Amino acid sequence: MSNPDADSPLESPPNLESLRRLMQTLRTRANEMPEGSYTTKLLSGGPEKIGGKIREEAEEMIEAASEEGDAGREHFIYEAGDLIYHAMVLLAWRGVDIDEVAAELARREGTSGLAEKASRQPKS
Ligand SMILES: N=c1c2ncn([C@@H]3O[C@H](COP(=O)(O)OP(=O)(O)OP(=O)(O)O)[C@@H](O)[C@H]3O)c2ncn1[C@@H]1O[C@H](COP(=O)(O)O)[C@@H](O)[C@H]1O
Repeated sequence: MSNPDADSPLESPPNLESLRRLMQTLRTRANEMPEGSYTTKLLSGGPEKIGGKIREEAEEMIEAASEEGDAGREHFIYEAGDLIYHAMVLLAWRGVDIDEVAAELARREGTSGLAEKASRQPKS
C-alpha cells in the first residue's frame, strides 16, 4: 500500500523543541519520582511496565496508519505521540537523553540501511 503523505514537503519544525522540554520533564520525574504523576507510575514499573505500554501503543499506531482521510491522519499522529512519549519514558528510566538518540541518528545519516546491513554480514 502506498503512503499518501510520503512526498509531503518538510517544513521547518517549530514544535521539535517540545521534545527537548518533554525529555527534561521526564528526566526530572525520574530523579524526583513525584506522586500524582503518570510518568512516575510508569517509571516505578520499570522496563516491563513501560515496555508493555510501548508494545500496546506501537500496535495502536500501526493500526491507525491505515485509517484514511483527515481524521485518520489526525488519529495516526495522536497514536504516534503516545508511542513517542512512552519510548521517551523508557529513555528517562535508562538515564538516556533524546539528544543522544538524535546523535546516533546523525551518525547514521547518509548510510543506507541496506549498505549497513551488508557491512554486518560475515564475509565467506
Ligand atoms: N506526553 C505525555 C503523554 N502522552 C500520553 N500520555 C498518557 O499516556 C496514557 C496512554 O495510555 P492509554 O491510552 O492506554 O490510557 P490508559 O488506559 O489510561 O493507560 P493505562 O492506565 O493502561 O497505563 C494516558 O494516560 C495519557 O494521558 C502522556 N502523559 C504525559 N505526557 C507528558 O508528560 C508530562 C508529565 O506527565 P506526568 O508525569 O503524568 O505529570 C506531561 O506534562 C506531558 O507533557
